[in-house]
Amino acid sequence: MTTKGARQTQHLSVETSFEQKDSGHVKTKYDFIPSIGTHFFKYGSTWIRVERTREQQTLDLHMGVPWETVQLTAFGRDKSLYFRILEEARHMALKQHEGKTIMYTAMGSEWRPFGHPRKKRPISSVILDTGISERILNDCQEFINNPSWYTDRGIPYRRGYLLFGPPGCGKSSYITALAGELGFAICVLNLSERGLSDDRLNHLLSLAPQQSIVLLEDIDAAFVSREDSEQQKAAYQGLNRVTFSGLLNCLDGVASTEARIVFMTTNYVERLDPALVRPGRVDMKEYIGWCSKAQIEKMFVRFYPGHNAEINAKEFADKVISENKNVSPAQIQGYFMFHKHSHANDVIKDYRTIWNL
Ligand SMILES: Nc1ncnc2c1ncn2[C@@H]1O[C@H](COP(=O)(O)OP(=O)(O)OP(=O)(O)O)[C@@H](O)[C@H]1O
Repeated sequence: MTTKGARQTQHLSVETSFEQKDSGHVKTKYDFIPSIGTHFFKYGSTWIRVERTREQQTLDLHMGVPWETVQLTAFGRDKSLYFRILEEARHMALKQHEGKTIMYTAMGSEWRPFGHPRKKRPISSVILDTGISERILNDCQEFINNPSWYTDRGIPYRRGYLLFGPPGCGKSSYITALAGELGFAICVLNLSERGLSDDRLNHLLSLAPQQSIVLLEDIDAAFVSREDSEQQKAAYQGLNRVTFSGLLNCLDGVASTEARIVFMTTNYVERLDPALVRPGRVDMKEYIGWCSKAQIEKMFVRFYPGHNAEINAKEFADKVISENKNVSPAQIQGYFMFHKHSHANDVIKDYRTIWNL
């Protein structure tokens, strides 16, 4: 079996199979990823030769690493052996990501994992106003669990969501937590990125990894608006940028047999063109706004659980709301972090300083 032109990320899975030594399934002399050259290991009762070679002339332009070939050779006619090795490797690789959320970012025309997979954020830790979290989660689950409803009716199997509202109210945090809850990865795409053309966007959207949420953040910031000056427009001339019509087409074109979920976020919903948010492109819109009394209470109880938590939370929330000033969950969180070791009574007493932090 040869994995030709396999890049670092792809043959990781083959390499992980060597580590099975410890589990007793695969007996191999390797404790680590085999170095360049020829090696042997025993898989069940079969000896396998591994040849790992590195191309001298070609580099993966995105990662800057040389392309490599890993060739496994064994005596006999049993080809299923190789499939078993790959399948085991796949399982092990997936296991490594259990309980974690993988973030992808666009590199060239491909999606690449960005940083290490993150520990899933519990969805209950993002406190939205009553019912919003459940509504979005139920809608996503309904969508994921009913592909035939779409195919039977000839409707593209995709769903678009728009979360809008002021900064620091939990849009990004909620989407990350939701991905964790659904067992999906997140593909983050910045539409304002220079060099992102309509073609590249189209390519990326249609090739997003299976079981992932595509996240287009600050969707309003991506386009030079009609009111912008000629000078500003000129500054962008000649640069590859996503056009508005290009984005509309890409969103329409994102059809796949896999559930395709696109989330968009904005602080300025009023700046969005109605064409972008029409049903089919955006199927569900939710306002994620300033803290309500119920949200403040829940956040308080989360941070200061224990005796009298609910009574204290109510008192605190009443005071904050009575000020009649907007407050975001990020501000409340910042205030609670400042009072990490304070007694609940002091947290309640000092509440006015929330707006000074
Ligand atoms: N509803 C919430 N519940 C719990 N924590 C929250 C909530 N909203 C915000 N936070 C906290 O505030 C910080 C910022 O939140 P987040 O980035 O999700 O806000 P956002 O609405 O996406 O902001 P922006 O519009 O600026 O991107 C995070 O650390 C998050 O934990």
